[in-house]
Amino acid sequence: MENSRTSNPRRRSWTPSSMPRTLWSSTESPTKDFRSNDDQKAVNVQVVVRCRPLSEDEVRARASLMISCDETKQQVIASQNTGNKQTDRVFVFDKVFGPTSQQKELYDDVVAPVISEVLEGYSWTIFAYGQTGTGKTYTMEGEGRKQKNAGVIPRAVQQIFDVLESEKADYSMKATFLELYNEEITDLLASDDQPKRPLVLMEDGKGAVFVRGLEEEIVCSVDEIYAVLDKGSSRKHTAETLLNKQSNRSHSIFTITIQIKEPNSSDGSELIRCGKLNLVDLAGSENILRSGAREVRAREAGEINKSLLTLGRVINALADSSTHVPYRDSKLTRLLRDSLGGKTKTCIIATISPSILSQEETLSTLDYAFRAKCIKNRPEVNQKLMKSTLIKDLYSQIDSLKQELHATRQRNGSYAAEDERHSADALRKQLMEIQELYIFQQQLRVDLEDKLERNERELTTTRQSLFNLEDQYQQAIVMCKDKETLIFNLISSGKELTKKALELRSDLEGAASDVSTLFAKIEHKNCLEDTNRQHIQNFYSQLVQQLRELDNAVSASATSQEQNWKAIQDNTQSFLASKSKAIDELLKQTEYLKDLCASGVKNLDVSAEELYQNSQLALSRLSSELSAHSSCIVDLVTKNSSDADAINNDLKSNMNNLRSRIDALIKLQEENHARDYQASKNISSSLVNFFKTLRIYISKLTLIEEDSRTITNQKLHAFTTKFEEFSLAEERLLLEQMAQLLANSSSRKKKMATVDDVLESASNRSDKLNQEISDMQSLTADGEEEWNNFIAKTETNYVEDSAAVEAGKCTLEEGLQCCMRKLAEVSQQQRMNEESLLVEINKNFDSDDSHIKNGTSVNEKIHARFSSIAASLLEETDDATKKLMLSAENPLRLDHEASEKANLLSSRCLVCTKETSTIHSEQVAEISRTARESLLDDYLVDNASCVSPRKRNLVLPTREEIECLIISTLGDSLQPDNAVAS
Ligand SMILES: Nc1ncnc2c1ncn2[C@@H]1O[C@H](COP(=O)(O)OP(=O)(O)OP(=O)(O)O)[C@@H](O)[C@H]1O
Repeated sequence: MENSRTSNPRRRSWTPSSMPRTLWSSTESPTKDFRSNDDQKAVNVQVVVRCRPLSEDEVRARASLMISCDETKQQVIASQNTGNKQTDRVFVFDKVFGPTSQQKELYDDVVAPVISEVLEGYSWTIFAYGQTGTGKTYTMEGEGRKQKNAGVIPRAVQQIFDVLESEKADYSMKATFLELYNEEITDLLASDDQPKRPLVLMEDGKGAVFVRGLEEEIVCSVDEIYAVLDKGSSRKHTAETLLNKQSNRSHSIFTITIQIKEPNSSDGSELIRCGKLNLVDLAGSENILRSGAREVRAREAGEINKSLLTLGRVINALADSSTHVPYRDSKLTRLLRDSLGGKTKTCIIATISPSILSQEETLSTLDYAFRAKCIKNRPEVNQKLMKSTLIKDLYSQIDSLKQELHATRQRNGSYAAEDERHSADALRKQLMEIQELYIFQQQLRVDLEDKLERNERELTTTRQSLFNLEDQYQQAIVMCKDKETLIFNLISSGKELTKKALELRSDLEGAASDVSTLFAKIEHKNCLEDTNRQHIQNFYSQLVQQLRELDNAVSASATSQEQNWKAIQDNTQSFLASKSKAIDELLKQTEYLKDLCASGVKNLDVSAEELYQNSQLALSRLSSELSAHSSCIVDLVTKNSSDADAINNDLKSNMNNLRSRIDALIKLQEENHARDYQASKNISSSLVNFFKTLRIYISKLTLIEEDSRTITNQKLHAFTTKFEEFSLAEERLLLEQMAQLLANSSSRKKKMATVDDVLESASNRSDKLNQEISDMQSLTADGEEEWNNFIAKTETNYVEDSAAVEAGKCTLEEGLQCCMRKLAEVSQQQRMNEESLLVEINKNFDSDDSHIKNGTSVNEKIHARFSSIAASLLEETDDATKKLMLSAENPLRLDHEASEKANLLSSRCLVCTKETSTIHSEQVAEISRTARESLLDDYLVDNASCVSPRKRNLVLPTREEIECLIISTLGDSLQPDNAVAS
């Protein structure tokens, strides 16, 4: 078979432009409508059940049976175990095929009659429905073509060709094969050189669904159709699951369209009869857990279950005669729309497993199949076409194709590359199709709006007339009820009368029989007295008279009764006639209204569907826009959050930096403080030492002073005593030694030198003391200098620390300002983003305002949060800086105070020392001076008082001599060092 589209003249793409719509339309054809009244009758969907034998796996698992099939009663009995109870559910179908049934049986019983109807011009759909692995494909396709296991499709194809050939019919046949996989329609017969793309499902505005671009393969023989089947089947999506080794993962529809030329009609026109057969092999519903489907398989199973669920809902809605049938919820139900409640006849083959393992699925299948029995289709014989019309259609199509080709060639130049031309052709075609579709949609919309308006108007008037009719109907009902009571009363009185008359008659009859018995007795005896005879005759005549009267009364009452009856009958008949007339009228009006309503509802349905489609489109557009907006918002929010994160991170890192700097600063401060503390401690200890030394010196000096005073006192006392003794002795010796004194003046001069030595040693001691004091002064000066150095160092440290703190503060402030700047930038950016987003969103979708407001409020909240964090950070940093400053200032202040105190102390010490030393030296000098002077004065006084009486004989010693004497007498006792040593 040739694959190329151009090289195969028999193949044709089924697009709206090329589709012979007249083939399916009931209004467009110029030919007469061949529908008979019978055709318009509703027929139920035919439902047959086929139960397969237990599979090898089920046998291996020793699964028990839960299904038994009664083929004669067409029943399927499903046994259910609920708790310990076994309940049987019985389902009755059009046909039932048990596990032992053969392919041929099913075909002959179910499909063969269908094929006959297809060849008569009907459209039929046969579809297999059931759980996965229950034999749908086995039933539809079978195993092998010409063997006993061949399924419905090959047998049907064979039968069609057999019939056509046996009838020597003039026919043409086309086949399409499509697959619905994951809600996408693909052409299983598409040429290999064409890209595999999903096809679009469309409606032609009259409710008919068609697949745009689905290729029709023209077939002329059984082998060709088998080749087409093989090609399509090999492309179907199948996979192995736990429940089926070759499980269909898609729904497939194989369609055969047959056009048969009818024998020439009386007017000589050639008519074409058209039959159509859709053979549907549905993918099986499956329990994902049981089939073990994973990933792709699970998604497939999900899609399969979804579309089958919609099919189930459509079946339910149709079975319940619901006004809304959810055909549009899946492509499968849209494709099968005409077969479920439409004009196509339908046969459902429900396949089940007998095993208890599939109990739930089997019961569900049986329930659906049972409900599907209630679906009613209104099949119509497809319109017959005039051959001339068909040929005209084809010619016009060829012409338009030629024109297209010519136009394309002219536009592209005949030398354009073949590929380019092809793609340009395809593009142009698509464009034209889209344009056509657009115009068609526009037209449809306008039409629909018109229709809707008209329908609304009609509906209002219909409603009004319906109300009137309802009123009339109510009145008629009331009248009917009145008349019914009247009739009932009449009938009951008539019945009463008849009853009484009958009783009377029976009494009379009894009496007559008595009389006749009497007569018989009289005659029989024949010997009764003559007197009595007369009497009896009288009695008899009386009786006869009475009887006659009674008869008359009865006949009168019967006549009156008859008259009554007649009157009643007349009344009833006239009433019934009027009533039936009124009812007829009502029925007619109701029928008319019903039709009106049905057409109105249909139109409304169509409009609603269109509106639904439009709204779906709008909804999808809106939802896509919404999703775009929401993704945009999500992006923004993500961006914002990432910005916020970045800022957070920045802040955190800045904080960390600040913290580490503060830590370093604190460490530095601590070190400085430790250092200062150590220095202060050192200085304090040296000061303490210094003061200790001072105190020792002072105590030493005090001791020296006391000692020297005591010694001086003792010596003075000793001197006084000695001097008195000496004076007395000298008074005695003075005279004797006067001469010797004079003679020894030179030696006394020497003794005067010793006094000088004493003075010299005293001055030496005082020098030493001065030296000590100067040492102490220098020590104090050193201490002062050291203290000043310490203060200077501390001040430098303080300045350095302040500078470091200042630098830290500056860095902190810089970091914070940087953060603030970043924050401001981010918020600015954010605000810009928000504004741009706001503009965009306002432009596109007003309802997103709330989202944006939310976003803005969130951003503002974030911004406010950031600002508060920044403010608190600033505050914290300020606090920390202040604390640092305070903690830095405190030790310095303390140090300063300590140094001031130390200074004060040292200065006081110095003053004290100076004072002490001055006092000491002055005291010493004073003591020595006083001692010397008093000694001298005493001496001089004594000398004067002693000497005066003998002044002429004595040579008085000079002042210098006396001083020398004193010093020599006092000796070394005036030496401070000696005093200390002692
Ligand atoms: N009536 C039957 N008699 C004998 N074997 C059968 C019968 N029905 C089904 N089988 C066997 O059961 C197995 C599964 O059948 P089939 O592939 O037709 O199931 P299915 O319903 O099409 O499954 P899926 O929905 O997964 O495609 C096949 O091996 C087939 O040969």
